[in-house]
Amino acid sequence: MAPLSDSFQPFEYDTAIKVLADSSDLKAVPSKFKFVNEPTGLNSDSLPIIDFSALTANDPDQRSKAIHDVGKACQEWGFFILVNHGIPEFLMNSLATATREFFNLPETEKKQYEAKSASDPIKCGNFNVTNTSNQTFTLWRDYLKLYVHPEFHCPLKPPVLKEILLEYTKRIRELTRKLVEAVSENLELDQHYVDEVLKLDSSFQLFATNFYPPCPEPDKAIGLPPHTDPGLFTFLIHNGVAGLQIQHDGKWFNADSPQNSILVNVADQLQIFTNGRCKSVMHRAVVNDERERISMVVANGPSKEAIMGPAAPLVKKDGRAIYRPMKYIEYVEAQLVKSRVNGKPILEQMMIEEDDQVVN
Ligand SMILES: O=C(O)CCC(=O)C(=O)O
Ligand SMILES: [Fe+2]
Repeated sequence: MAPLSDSFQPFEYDTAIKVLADSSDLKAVPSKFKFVNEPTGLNSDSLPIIDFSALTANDPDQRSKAIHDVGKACQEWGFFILVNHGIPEFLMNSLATATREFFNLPETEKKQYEAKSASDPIKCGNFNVTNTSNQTFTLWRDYLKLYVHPEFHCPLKPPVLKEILLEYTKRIRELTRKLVEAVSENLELDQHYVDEVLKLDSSFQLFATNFYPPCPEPDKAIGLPPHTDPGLFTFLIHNGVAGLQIQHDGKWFNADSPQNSILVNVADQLQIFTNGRCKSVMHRAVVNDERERISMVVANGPSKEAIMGPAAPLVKKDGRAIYRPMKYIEYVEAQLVKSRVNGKPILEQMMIEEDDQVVN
């Protein structure tokens, strides 16, 4: 790891890591990427599985069981495997092919989207991180991040990407709405109240795709260090190569997905809104030495303008708010430049200690 210099920049478009991994038979991780970690995860057969079709079922018993299951998964794991979600498999496969085509474009084509600041609606490149001792390293991945709703931004190439993303992200917004309704119903929150606060019609949605080339020493580099996501729910699919791990009871678990399922995790604003009931799960992406991996991620937030604090009826029930409110877009952009690993996460910085309560 290199020491932190005054010119430290989280965003970078250097020799894209893909070129580096493609161009030679790389035997060791170059020093710039060095991050020593233990990438092994545990397997669990008790990861929650949610059957989406039961949530929309006409049978009230089936529906209320599904609502209860969603609530439980969000509170116990902050994570579940979504099946029978209704998104056609060919759409998910087309998205995987189109993102692969994007990463295969010539470097000059991709470099035009090099990120300059967190608020750029299209960002592409590599990401540098610092640890608490101010040493820096680069993540073992190339990424493309797009703001896709309420305004839609997308690179021009490959031309099919736009149409596929428009359709896929619209369907993900529909699923998000149903899941938010399920969580609200489970916590006995009034849907009108929830709609008014979250303004999901203009929900701020981010698409990210991550390309992780095979890595010669998977314990000396990391795709994405442990973090939580901004938003309400994050939806993740990948190209069939595992690598996502979630933290549960202090241990790392492999979050492998059955064919055609979607991995869903609770994100920070759902934890804040539910006054800590739902858990924004800590997760990371580890790399492997055999196969390239591509993940396609949609982070679904409330509206950019939503002031996100704990829901008033829950605060009343609990006697206090655990989090300070903050405008959603400000939270997202603070999170996007967050380039310190092992530092205090933003979510934690937003916590109100019990002694800090304002007494009226
Ligand atoms: O690629 C993965 O498995 C994790 C991606 C992720 O956590 C993210 O993009 O926020
Ligand atoms: Fe994430």
